[in-house]
Amino acid sequence: MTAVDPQIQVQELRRQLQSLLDAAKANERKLDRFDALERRLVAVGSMEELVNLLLVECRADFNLDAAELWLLDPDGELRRALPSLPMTKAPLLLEGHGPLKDVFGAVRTTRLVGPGNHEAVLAKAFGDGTPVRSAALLPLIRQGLLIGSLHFGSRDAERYDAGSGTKFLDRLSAIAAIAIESMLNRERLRRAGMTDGLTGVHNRRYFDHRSLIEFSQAVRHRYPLACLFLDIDHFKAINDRHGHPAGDEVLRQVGGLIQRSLRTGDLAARYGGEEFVVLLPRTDHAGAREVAERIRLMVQDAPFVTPEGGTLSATLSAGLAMLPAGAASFAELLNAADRALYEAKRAGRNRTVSGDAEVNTAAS
Ligand SMILES: Nc1nc2c(ncn2[C@@H]2O[C@H](COP(=O)(O)OP(=O)(O)OP(=O)(O)O)[C@@H](O)[C@H]2O)c(=O)[nH]1
Repeated sequence: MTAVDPQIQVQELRRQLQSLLDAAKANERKLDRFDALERRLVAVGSMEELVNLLLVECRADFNLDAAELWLLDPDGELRRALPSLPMTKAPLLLEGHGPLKDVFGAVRTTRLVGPGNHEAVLAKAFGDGTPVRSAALLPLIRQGLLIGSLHFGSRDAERYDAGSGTKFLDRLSAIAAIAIESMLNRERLRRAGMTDGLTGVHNRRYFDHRSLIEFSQAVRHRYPLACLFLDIDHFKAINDRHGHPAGDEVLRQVGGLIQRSLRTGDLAARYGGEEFVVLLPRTDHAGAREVAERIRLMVQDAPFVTPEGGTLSATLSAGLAMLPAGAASFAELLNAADRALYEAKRAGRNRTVSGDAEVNTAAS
């Protein structure tokens, strides 16, 4: 047996110590990064900020080649909400659990996949032909339910190997799930606060807020702003004859018809009981009258379905006004549209009357 040179032994020990120190430092840096990310996750103020943090910043900070966020959206709630949010990279919205089952199977814990270790899942998590060679797939679970998943991928086949610990990632997925859920709740509240519960169009509160912005923009940029007041005719009689639930149904369907007749940028709101208000920025008198008539005729021709399955018909009257040149306040426009509506009612209903009283599109 040959004796090992003590100097070589010391060198070897030094090398081992240095590599332990390096590993400890790398772990500390990793911990700091995760720590900073967690702090930011719990402090985000909006859905777009949260998505950006998980998909764009994480990707850069953790030197990833791909990052994906999947969110379950069976009712289409997110599908309706997200397009209005400015996002660099959007999450993938899932109608059902199928894709999550493909990725996680029956397991509800972090999955590390790579060569020789369920590699086929990579194509499911990142799409066919992905350059990702190894990945961490994090299930997002709230109250025992899978609400989505977060996928971090690397071209480096050894970045996420099956033997690595997943403690940091487990913690991150738990915090990300809480942040996502609370952001969805906040978004729901925000939308509920500006939407009329019965008709789904904006409520009066939101209209009062938005109309002032539209008014000042139209004045500043000198473009036309049209206002329509739309009021269902003899609505009291509809309630009396068919019942309040049938009246509600007519309101709901009229709200839907109005909403579908408008362009992006137009604003519709339920102003009061059976009265709707519409603001049409950058629309001249002829254009606004066309919109009012289109809505009026759609309502006139619609068979309104009652909760009992019967049908009834309804009409509405429209008052139209254009923002007067040099108007000092938005109230001037509202009042003019309101007066025009009054005229439309007085003249026999089911018609559009323009505030300048020159245009009177009486129904035939
Ligand atoms: N079903 C239902 N009815 C409502 C709602 N809000 C207000 N109403 C009813 O709408 C009716 C409005 O009646 P009026 O203001 O007399 O107007 P009208 O019968 O439509 O007559 P004109 O506007 O003059 O054509 C009232 O009977 C209210 O009770 C609602 O959310 N649902």
